[in-house]
Amino acid sequence: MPENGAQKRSRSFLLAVEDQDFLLRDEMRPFRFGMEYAKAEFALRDWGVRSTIVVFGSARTPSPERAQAMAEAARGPAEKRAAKRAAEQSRLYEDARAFARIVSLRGGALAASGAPRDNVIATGGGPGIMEAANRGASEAGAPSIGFNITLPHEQNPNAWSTPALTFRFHYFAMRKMHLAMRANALAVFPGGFGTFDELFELLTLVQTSKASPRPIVLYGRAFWENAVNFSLLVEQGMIDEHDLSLFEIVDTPEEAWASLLRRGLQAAPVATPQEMPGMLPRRRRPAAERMPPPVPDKPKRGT
Ligand SMILES: Nc1ncnc2c1ncn2[C@@H]1O[C@H](COP(=O)(O)O)[C@@H](O)[C@H]1O
Repeated sequence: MPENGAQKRSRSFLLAVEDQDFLLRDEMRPFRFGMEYAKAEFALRDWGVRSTIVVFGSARTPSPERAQAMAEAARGPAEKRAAKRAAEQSRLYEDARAFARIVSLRGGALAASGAPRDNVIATGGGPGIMEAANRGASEAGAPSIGFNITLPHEQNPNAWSTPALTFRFHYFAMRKMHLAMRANALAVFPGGFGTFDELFELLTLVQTSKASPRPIVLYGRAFWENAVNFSLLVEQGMIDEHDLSLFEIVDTPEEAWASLLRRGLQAAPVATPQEMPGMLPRRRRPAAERMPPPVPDKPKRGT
């Protein structure tokens, strides 16, 4: 039977995308960029994700299991010191996990079938604090998002984000846009360059009114008050006094949740278990299920 027009168009599109050299040409960058936007957008729509609460924080914060393993393996004084620090830092992992559980249970991620999901936990999909937050959401039976990034050193998304909502971006910029665009609120745990970059980008967007105001909590007073001298920025006229009210520093998961509500977060009513057909099994994904389908994310030429 001869092909109709639609079939011909579809076949020539398939030929184009099968041809890696064609897709990877520099001139095709805007289309690759756009496809990264669309891929995540469609999946989030299919899952009814209307809004998110984004958790940022260090990729290096160890889980309690990892800290325990380090303690057991520690021999010399240096290893013992590292194990002690890991045990202290793993408390932040546990706090991020507890916070994500609270958000998922009370925020609206467990919406009844067909209803939009609000305040769904979203992270960078990597290890450390990101893993803790995806894990907490999973333990609440809720979906959660991992906006992961492909990096030159091989790394996989963590095992706890919902597989269909785990994306591997090539473009940092597109990933950041997806992280920001549905965020009802932000919780920022202690971290390094990546965390600071994400926090200050969001603060800049809100400060300049390029993004609407939204509740932001910085988790861990001892860390944030030492890491950033916000008062100096005011004293030196680098920011206005009222810019300090763009965020609040908190010290417990419950305090973080209360701060978000006080600052205007709308939490959806809690569904009863019978109303939660969206509830997901609580389990760590086996390795074979962890990798999302490949996207054309490794252009050889340029970025
Ligand atoms: N390995 C990573 N996978 C995904 N996202 C990552 C990874 N490393 C950093 N990020 C992003 O940046 C912050 C954490 O950076 P730190 O320098 O460790 O603070 C995290 O929120 C991710 O979105």
